[in-house]
Amino acid sequence: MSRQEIDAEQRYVTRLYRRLDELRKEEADRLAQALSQSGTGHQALLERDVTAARCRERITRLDAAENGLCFGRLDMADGGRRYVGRLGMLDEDADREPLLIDWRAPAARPFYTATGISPQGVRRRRHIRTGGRTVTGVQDELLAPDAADGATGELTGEAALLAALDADRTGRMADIVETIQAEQDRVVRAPRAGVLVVQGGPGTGKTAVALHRAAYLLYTHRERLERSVVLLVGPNPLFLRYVGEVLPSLGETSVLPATVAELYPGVTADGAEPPGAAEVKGRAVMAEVVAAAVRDRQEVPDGGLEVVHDGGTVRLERDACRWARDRARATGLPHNPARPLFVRLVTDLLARRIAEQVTASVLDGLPAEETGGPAKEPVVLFDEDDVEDIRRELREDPGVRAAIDELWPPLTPQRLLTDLYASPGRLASAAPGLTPAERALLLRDPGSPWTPADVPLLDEAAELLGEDDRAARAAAEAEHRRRVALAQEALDISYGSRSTDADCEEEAEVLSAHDLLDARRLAERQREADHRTPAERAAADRTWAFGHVVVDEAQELSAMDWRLLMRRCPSRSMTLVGDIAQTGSPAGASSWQEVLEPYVGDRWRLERLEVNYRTPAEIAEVAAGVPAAFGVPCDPPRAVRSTGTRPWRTRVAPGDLPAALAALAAEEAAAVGEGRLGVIVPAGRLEELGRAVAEAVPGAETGGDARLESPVVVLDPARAKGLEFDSVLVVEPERIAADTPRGPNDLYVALTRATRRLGVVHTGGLPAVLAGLRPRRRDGRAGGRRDGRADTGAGR
Ligand SMILES: Nc1ncnc2c1ncn2[C@@H]1O[C@H](COP(=O)(O)OP(=O)(O)OP(=O)(O)O)[C@@H](O)[C@H]1O
Repeated sequence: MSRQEIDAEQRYVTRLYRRLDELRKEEADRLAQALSQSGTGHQALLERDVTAARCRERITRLDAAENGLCFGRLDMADGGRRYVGRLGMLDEDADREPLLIDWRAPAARPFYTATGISPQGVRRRRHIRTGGRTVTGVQDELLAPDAADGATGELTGEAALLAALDADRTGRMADIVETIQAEQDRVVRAPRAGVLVVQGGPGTGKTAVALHRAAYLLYTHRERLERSVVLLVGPNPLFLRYVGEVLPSLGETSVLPATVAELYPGVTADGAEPPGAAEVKGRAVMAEVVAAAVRDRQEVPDGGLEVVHDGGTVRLERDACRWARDRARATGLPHNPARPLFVRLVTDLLARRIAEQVTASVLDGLPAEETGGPAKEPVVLFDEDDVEDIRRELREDPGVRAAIDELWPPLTPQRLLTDLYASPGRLASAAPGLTPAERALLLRDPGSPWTPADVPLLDEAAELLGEDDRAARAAAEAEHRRRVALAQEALDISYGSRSTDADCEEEAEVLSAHDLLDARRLAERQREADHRTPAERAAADRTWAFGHVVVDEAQELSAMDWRLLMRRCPSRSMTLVGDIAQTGSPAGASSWQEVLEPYVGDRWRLERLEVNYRTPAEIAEVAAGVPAAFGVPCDPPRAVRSTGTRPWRTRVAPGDLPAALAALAAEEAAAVGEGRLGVIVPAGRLEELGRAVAEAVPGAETGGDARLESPVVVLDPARAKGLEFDSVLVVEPERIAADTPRGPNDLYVALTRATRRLGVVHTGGLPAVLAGLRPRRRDGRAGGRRDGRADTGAGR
């Protein structure tokens, strides 16, 4: 590209940055002005907060656009020209003509989808590379069908794409806004409504697409989604950290990233449990188990209810207790809100029973002619007021309250599950469909930490138990009355200190608070504003209805996880991305239809991604054999590039594994230079092998708390899900495949994490599909380029 072309682009890009700076300054001024507003009323404070929040959001978006502000240009066949970048900007000096088009705007779409065969009015597509604010290069594609050097292949902006794929990994996922491919763009811009499933093999860009779709939806439906928030669900905190910078780098903050385990506010579910227990807890039948556990707490004792009150014993027989329970259940209310009715009915029955007993005993002591008879009215010793007095006494009697609580106790979800897990009897009653061995997996001591698989059960219980919020409402009302009283006091003081000097007309003219406000309004104005962002409020609210839910690695979720997520998204506006062939969790999905059927029937759309951008052909070919060898249905994606570096294997003596692995890790870390190395080991050997590697490679880290920016990270397959590294060492593949019922999928995941180089280290046997790997040469080389960089253009 000629120097003049680059200079011309530099002039334009400089102008864009000038405009960006102006917009930033305008927004900063607007923010300063909003914050300096002197109004003190509730309304004024609210308006100030809203304006300030909007300004901050816009400043965040402007700041996020700093890197790679403009990355493309479309020259249209009609002579028009469009610059495409991270946000839209208008030219204030030229009739608000677009200076830069946001990548998400419809006018930018041909940048991603125009081809030689379908040029969409585009003559030339130009990729503009920048470093900071400096243009460092441009690449053109001509889109006329007959153009030599034209864009007739399936890739858009091929050179820019391959450069991005071949770059060193940093431990954090980057956005792909400059090189989104046509098949991905179709998913990114799909309509918001309904459930969209994106199925694609490893490395097809599902995560990238899901995140860019969230950014697209926030841009297109900003008003609605910024208020209601987009929920982004990932399989574990490590993964969420890995992808955590993508949306902020696109200027989007109204997103709540969370694992399902984090979606029950107030509970930290970081306990561990055997995979078998998690699998049982994830089954759909657990919804019935929780419901049965709640019903079991609404008891009708065989012998009825017996209470001691005021020195005497009162009994309610079984039928009376059942009648009260059935009446309370018939309200259709959840357990806790229905409880007051049950308590009232039982108290009432008890009060009447006492009245009857007292009457009977009094009558027993009277002569027969005074106790009524066929010709006389029955003797009535208690009128309704007397019965009400007894009811009140019963309510105030702690012994009676405790006895009624036994029959229908106030319950929190935590209490319900703790009691259930602690009692073989309760479990047998609530879960007759589970085998004794499965029930035994659920048994545990009270006080044990909550696990991720408990969270959907707690959520289920919360729905069925509900909250008796009378106390909370009463407290809120009392607080309001307290504020009004305080406000009244303030107004009285203001009134008391008013000017009483009849001669001082000027002062008498001045209006004081007491002239303008009554106490109720003043109290209202002083109410504390909620300064949390919508995402923060959503995080703290179990009943929040998200505007859109994106689920990554969706195949990992259990049936119970899905019930929780569907509750969080009543609109069913969802994007679910995953790969059935990568399901690792024993409770995870085997078919999308099975997962979605209970919620949307067959009203969901499927998109497939078929190009593998991550793993080069040499690695993809080896990995693709794994699902097939283990009978897992799979349609492996086509690798987009080839590096010429073939994966290798090496066998070491069992006792030498830690030391040998440490040495290999050190060599691989050196081979990838500034890139990253992932070492994926069987879960049971994580600590031991992680320690060995850390001793040999400075900065190496292990497990779920590892910093992904570290040069070397040692992980088990479950934690490696969704991540990628320049080079990967897979250790003991046979054991990984055998470790869990879905071990073969775990092995498939492990083998597909590398962008450049793959080595397999084993002590014993090797799955047959890996037996054909080239042995590692003594000099550490396995053929091909040492660094594993792509031979651009090959392998397609
Ligand atoms: N259009 C693109 N331009 C540049 N890089 C891309 C593009 N599409 C995908 N990639 C890169 O390919 C790699 C794989 O993408 P991603 O992690 O989204 O795949 P995935 O389908 O979620 O994989 P897996 O299922 O294995 O976790 C990432 O580094 C991503 O940035």
